[in-house]
Amino acid sequence: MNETYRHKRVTESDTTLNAILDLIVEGTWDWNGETGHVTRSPGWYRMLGHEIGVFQENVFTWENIIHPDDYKRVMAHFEQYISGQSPQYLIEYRCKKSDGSYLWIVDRAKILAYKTDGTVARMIGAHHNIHDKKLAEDEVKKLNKLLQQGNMSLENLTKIKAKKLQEKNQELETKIKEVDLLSNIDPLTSIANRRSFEKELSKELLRSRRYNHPLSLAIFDIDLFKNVNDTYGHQIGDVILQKLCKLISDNIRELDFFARWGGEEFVLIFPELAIKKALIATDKLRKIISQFEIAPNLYITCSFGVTECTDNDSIEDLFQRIDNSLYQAKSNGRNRVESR
Ligand SMILES: Nc1nc2c(ncn2[C@@H]2O[C@H](COP(=O)(O)OP(=O)(O)OP(=O)(O)O)[C@@H](O)[C@H]2O)c(=O)[nH]1
Repeated sequence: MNETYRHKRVTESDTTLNAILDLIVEGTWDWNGETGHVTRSPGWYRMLGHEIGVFQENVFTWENIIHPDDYKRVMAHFEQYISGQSPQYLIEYRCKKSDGSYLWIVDRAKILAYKTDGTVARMIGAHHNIHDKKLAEDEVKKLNKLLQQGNMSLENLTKIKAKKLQEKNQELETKIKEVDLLSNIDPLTSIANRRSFEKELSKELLRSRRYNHPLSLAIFDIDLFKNVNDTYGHQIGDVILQKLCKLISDNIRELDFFARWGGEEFVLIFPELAIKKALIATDKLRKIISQFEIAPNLYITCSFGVTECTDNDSIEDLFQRIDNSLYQAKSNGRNRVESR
């Protein structure tokens, strides 16, 4: 071991040791287990803000300055060390300063000699000021806690927001479906509108061509509806349109597609029907309408134009043919079905 000093006389050693103890900031203590005397270095007094040598030189001085909340823990550790249960004496606690505040210190000590009965004869220790480090640690702990809480609440917030967003998305989806539905439905009669009919016709045309299945199309128009409006009023006219739509809807097949073309004109798609059967279907409808008492003592008739789609037909071709047929039905006396 390197030796810093090699004093020849004890007095020289004492001088060196005392000078060092006087210079170092932290305090040392030296407990004589035989007499109960405790020697404390000037640094010990300075560290706690006291005048040097102001206290009695016994263990009670030390016990009196330990923070009440730390006292039990310190005593237990001290007992464990001097009884041999703990291999070292090393503990952090608070000591009271001259101004009444407490200073965090770390206390390290070593037994230097035992009495013949095995109890401690001499023990030397040092109190080291760790106040700033301890405060910084506490601050970090506090910050970590806040950070954790912050993270947790951020996580919760994110969950709540995600749930709300999901709900909003669902609402939006429902609204989109509603709007989509409304945009395909005629508001007065609640049957499909022209837009929806055009989509359906394109789809059915493709299907009939792909599978080489027949497809027919019809248009019909209320005969002399102007007279009805003029006689009974527009509101009754509206009710008649609604009742007519219900009557038609109740008397066509599920596969058939029924829509309002506009005004008092309606269109029908008959998938799987060639012209012959389409004529039978439309004539059946014509009869049903003419026999139906649509308002008290009021009967109406309709004229129909029918055509069967061919492979080369454009939508315009089809409409030209059914329009012509309808015109024909009107000019041939109304309440008729004509075809081309
Ligand atoms: N109440 C009501 N009437 C409508 C509606 N749409 C169209 N009309 C009426 O339907 C009538 C159509 O008259 P016209 O085009 O002269 O035909 P029409 O009187 O039915 O005679 P023909 O078609 O030649 O048999 C007009 O009076 C329109 O006001 C509607 O939504 N409600």
